[in-house]
Amino acid sequence: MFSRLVRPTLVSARNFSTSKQNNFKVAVAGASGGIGQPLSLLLKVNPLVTELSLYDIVHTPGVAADLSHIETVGKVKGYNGPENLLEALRNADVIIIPAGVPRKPGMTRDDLFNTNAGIVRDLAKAAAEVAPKALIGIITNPVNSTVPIACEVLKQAGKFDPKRVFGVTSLDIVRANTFIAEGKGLNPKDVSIPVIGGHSGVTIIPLISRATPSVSFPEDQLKALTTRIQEAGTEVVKAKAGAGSATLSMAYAGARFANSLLRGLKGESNVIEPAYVVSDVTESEYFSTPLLLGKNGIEKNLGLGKLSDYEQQLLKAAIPELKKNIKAGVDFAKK
Ligand SMILES: NC(=O)c1ccc[n+]([C@@H]2O[C@H](COP(=O)([O-])OP(=O)(O)OC[C@H]3O[C@@H](n4cnc5c(N)ncnc54)[C@H](O)[C@@H]3O)[C@@H](O)[C@H]2O)c1
Ligand SMILES: O=C(O)C[C@H](O)C(=O)O
Repeated sequence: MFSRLVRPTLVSARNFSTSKQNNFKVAVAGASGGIGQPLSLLLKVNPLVTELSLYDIVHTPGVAADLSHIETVGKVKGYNGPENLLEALRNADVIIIPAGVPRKPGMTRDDLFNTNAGIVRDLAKAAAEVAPKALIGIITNPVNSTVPIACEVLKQAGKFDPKRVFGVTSLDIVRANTFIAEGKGLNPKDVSIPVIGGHSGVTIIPLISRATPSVSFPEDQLKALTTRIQEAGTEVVKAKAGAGSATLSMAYAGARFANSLLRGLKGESNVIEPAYVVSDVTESEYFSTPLLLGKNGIEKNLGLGKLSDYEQQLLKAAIPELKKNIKAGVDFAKK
């Protein structure tokens, strides 16, 4: 699975040293859940992960014991319950957060806010205390609001670095690549579609005009594909019929994202991954665009690029929704 994830490499300096770091502590918060378990499995088989710290409020001893038998270098430790949270996150290089409740049919991602906002706030507080340099990837929905919550909490603790906090939107790209490849009879591994904006409904903006390889569709098909990418999460929620939302494809996307962060930390060049971050490329204070990753997280925001007229319309529709979602997160954190 890592063939898509591993791209050309070149070493650059970290702390004025040319040595490459190949050993990283990765913590997963929410490790016993539907995403957490398969994500932890994929991280256990990533050779860059030498310490895998599994935190949850339930079942981590079992998940950790199980994963620890896999014949890869990463040492697995399980931490159960809030009294063990600080130890779980201590000095982590990367923290991935899939903790929180998923949707059931009929719910929007915003309906998860009341439960998940407090979970992300508490995890961000702990990260600020014991892993202030960690790169933090937030999967927990509603991502458009949970990322601003984490950023505000880190600001309050005096530990905020906008280059180190990410909302994980990789699944939107994974889906866009898959659906466009299916539509054109291509191998998905050869297809790359930028998806920008946020992670819910109209805030998800696929840039099919910038597909690699270049593709074109009649207007009705282009609109149908765009809607399918925007509503793909709901497609899974409906199919799971009350048993949750995307877990396996999200674990794949989360592992792809974490691997990109680690490759950047390691000093590889040209590591590009999109994520929802503090941004000044639009009127929205947070926005997902492709990012160049490096030893300190975001090295460069690669921005919007050129949009078609249709994509400009999608952007216009996304901004008010993003602003509303961001305000809800900021207000919650400031309460
Ligand atoms: N960003 C994305 O693209 C994306 C994709 C899919 C799902 N999600 C979101 O990811 C989240 C998790 O989904 P899931 O299917 O794994 O849910 P799940 O219910 O299967 O697992 C969630 C896990 O979080 C744990 N948890 C709850 N409170 C916690 C706390 N305070 N600290 C640590 N762990 C805690 C639970 O015990 C559980 O093990 C949901 O909010 C879902 O909407 C996001
Ligand atoms: O749709 C959901 O609620 C989960 C996730 O955000 C997804 O896109 O699959």
